[in-house]
Amino acid sequence: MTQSNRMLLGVNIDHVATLRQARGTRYPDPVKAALDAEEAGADGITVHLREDRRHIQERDVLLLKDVLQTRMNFEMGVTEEMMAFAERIRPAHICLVPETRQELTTEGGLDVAGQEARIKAAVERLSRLGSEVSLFIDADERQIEASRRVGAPAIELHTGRYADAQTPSEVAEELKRVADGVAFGLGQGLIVNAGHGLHYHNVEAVAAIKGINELNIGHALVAHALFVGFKSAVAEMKALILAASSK
Ligand SMILES: CC(=O)[C@@H](O)[C@H](O)COP(=O)(O)O
Ligand SMILES: NCC(=O)COP(=O)(O)O
Repeated sequence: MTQSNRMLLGVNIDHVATLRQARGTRYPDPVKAALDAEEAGADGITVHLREDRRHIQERDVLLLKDVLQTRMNFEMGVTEEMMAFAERIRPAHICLVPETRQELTTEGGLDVAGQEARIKAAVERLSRLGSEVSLFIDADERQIEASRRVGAPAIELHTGRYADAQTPSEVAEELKRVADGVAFGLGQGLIVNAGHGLHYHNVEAVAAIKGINELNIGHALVAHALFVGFKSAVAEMKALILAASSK
């Protein structure tokens, strides 16, 4: 996710695998979704190999490693098992995320400030692979400063609170929190990405924030793909992002 002039779209294919795992079938295949996403203009493919393997499996990551034309953004919890797996696949990008076994989805950002030594060691170890390591954090100055201190070149701001906001004033407040976080992160010299819970109706305001390098989007794309197909779903999202970010 190297800094670029136009905002990038990272397509998260986790929930293609969610549908497959619901029945234990061979379909739908997230690897096919990744290739379709690339054809439709995805700038990268994001996968989150969860400890409980609820969606993406090792098999998916290993195949993707061989077939992706763009680049993999590998989301992982900070565990020895995942560190060893990342060392095996050496993804271009690694995003460290918090993980709770029972959670419905990733509920908040990684507490970097509360465990700096542990995250610093993980960032150093993973950076030795040649991977660009980012930290999935809340748009909070304390966490952003800690991310810089532990040596991560990039952060991904969790937009879930913005996506979940109900009233116009809550939406505006959460959007401002993200925009302030982007500005603060850039001021710290970090590459700033964002994502979680973004969909066709809320993405434009985030894409209009100057300085975001990449948006990672998954669930809404997979849902829309049921009706229009994966390539169209990705192309529509990409068009929205490009239009909003180039105003
Ligand atoms: C870290 C993140 O935001 C994504 O990986 C997202 O978590 C994927 O979906 P689930 O959280 O539902 O696994
Ligand atoms: N890191 C966020 C991500 O990859 C996609 O999250 P979502 O769009 O599935 O909520």
